[in-house]
Amino acid sequence: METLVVDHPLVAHKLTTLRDQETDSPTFRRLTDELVTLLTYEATRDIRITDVTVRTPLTLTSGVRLTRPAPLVVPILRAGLGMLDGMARLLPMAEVGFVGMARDEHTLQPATYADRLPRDLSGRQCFVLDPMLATGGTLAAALRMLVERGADHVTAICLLAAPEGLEAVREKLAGTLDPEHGATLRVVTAAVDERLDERGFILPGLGDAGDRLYGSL
Ligand SMILES: O=P(O)(O)OC[C@H]1O[C@H](OP(=O)(O)OP(=O)(O)O)[C@H](O)[C@@H]1O
Ligand SMILES: O=c1cc[nH]c(=O)[nH]1
Ligand SMILES: [Mg+2]
Repeated sequence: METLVVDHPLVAHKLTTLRDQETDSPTFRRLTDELVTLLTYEATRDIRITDVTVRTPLTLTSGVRLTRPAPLVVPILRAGLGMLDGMARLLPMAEVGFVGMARDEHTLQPATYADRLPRDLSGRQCFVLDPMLATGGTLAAALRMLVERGADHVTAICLLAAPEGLEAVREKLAGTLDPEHGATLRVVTAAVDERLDERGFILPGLGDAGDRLYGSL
């Protein structure tokens, strides 16, 4: 599983403000939206395209269009919803499937409470949106749901990832990562942070992304 850290001063600038505990919720939402658009630009570098011919006002020329079926974007509720508009801005033709998962704060295990995904994902490029890849339990469970339905090319876009979580996702999905027979899985993120704390939070991190976007429940 490849990890791409998007190294760009605008990404670093926006991420720094997201980390700041003084950043209020409206600003946090706006910056998340902007950051996701920048990450999407990199995450879609190998999006499938088809050659086409187009008629300009002067002549015929060759170009490309996104291949059908359209990509599927999957925000993981709740916090992933804060990333949807920033991605849809660049991929307005994408279809959207939803997965709801909440991590138990004691066991750190994810529980799935919503599944609104197409039954058959064969031949479909998928993009999973979740701001935080902490222990990796949530992302691994979501990736497994997609791969079990036939997805063979999945890119996860995260604002932050922990090294332990990246390793855990790699281990949990080891059987599906064989490039000859399995799915291609990638993580695109603005930063890989230092480590997890004893409560499974990313350090230095930005706190609880869902709470900062939508308020504590
Ligand atoms: O890598 P993990 O250890 O599984 O943790 C990451 C998950 O935790 C957060 O969601 P949370 O469970 O807080 O739900 P929320 O989005 O509703 O706040 C975050 O948005 C990820 O989905
Ligand atoms: O640091 C973390 C870990 C899990 N979920 C979050 O929102 N933040
Ligand atoms: Mg949360």
